[in-house]
Amino acid sequence: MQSAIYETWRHVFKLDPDREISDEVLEAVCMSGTDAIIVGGTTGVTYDNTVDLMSRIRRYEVPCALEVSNEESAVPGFDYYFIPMVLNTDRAEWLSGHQVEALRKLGAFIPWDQTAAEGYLILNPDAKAAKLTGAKTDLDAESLAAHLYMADRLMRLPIVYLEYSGTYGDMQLVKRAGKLATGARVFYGGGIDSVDKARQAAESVHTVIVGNALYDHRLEAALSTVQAVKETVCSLLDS
Ligand SMILES: CC(C)=CCC/C(C)=C/CC/C(C)=C/CC/C(C)=C/CC/C(C)=C/CC/C(C)=C/CC/C(C)=C/COP(=O)(O)OP(=O)(O)O
Ligand SMILES: O=P(O)(O)OC[C@@H](O)CO
Ligand SMILES: [Mg+2]
Repeated sequence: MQSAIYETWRHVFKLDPDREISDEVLEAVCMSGTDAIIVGGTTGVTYDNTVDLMSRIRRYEVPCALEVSNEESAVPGFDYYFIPMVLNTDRAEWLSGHQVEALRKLGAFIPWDQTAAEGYLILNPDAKAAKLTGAKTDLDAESLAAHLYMADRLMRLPIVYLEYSGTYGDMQLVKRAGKLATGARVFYGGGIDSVDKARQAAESVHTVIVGNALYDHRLEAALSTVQAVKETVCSLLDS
């Protein structure tokens, strides 16, 4: 079976269609040496702002994926599509309800060999995504392990996303969780704005995702994470 393109990604920048980014900053991001750009956000993502951002990124050669957060913004033309499913919520609509609704309309048109589910574990209570979905963010090590077993072993999801969006996570917890994945790629995102934080995360997960630091005057620091991640050996890759 052919492997999916995201399986080689170590570093990714996430760009939010609902936030402004200048041409200069976009160029720096796309030419940074990152492995890919993911386009995604929790709120305010529309067809128009997604097409606009995609076409601007398309001036560059960097692979570009869409993380679909609502069915209106499912725009054709990306290299890859990620469908989030929130695993640590009791609100079933965020695990499968909205996704099934979207599939009723779009299922027949989806490029399935370019599409993968992401099992989201949202761990920062202040993240927009946590508030929207009612995520139970206060998971201790045992509960997080149980969610990992469910995502990786029972559901056999291709990706588990440890999401701390807006804050740097508990790296001990992340490391322990990452080690439990046997088939899933482990993505980590949240609060990475320095070489040290990037290195620590890169040791523990397959793919490190950097978002907010690009927007709030930490551009140089955000760009420095690319090399930091790529130079770091991931403890999961030899297992
Ligand atoms: C040809 C063609 C039409 C191509 C496209 C086909 C395609 C792939 C269609 C997809 C169809 C489909 C199944 C869509 C599902 C849509 C849907 C409603 C999914 C639910 C997603 C979900 C669980 C959303 C909840 C929020 C969440 C987990 C978002 C993920 C992104 C995220 C966390 C971003 C960070 O958010 P941000 O806004 O930056 O937040 P901070 O301010 O806290 O940083
Ligand atoms: O924005 P930050 O905190 O870098 O998090 C990145 C990403 O995980 C957001 O979905
Ligand atoms: Mg964000």
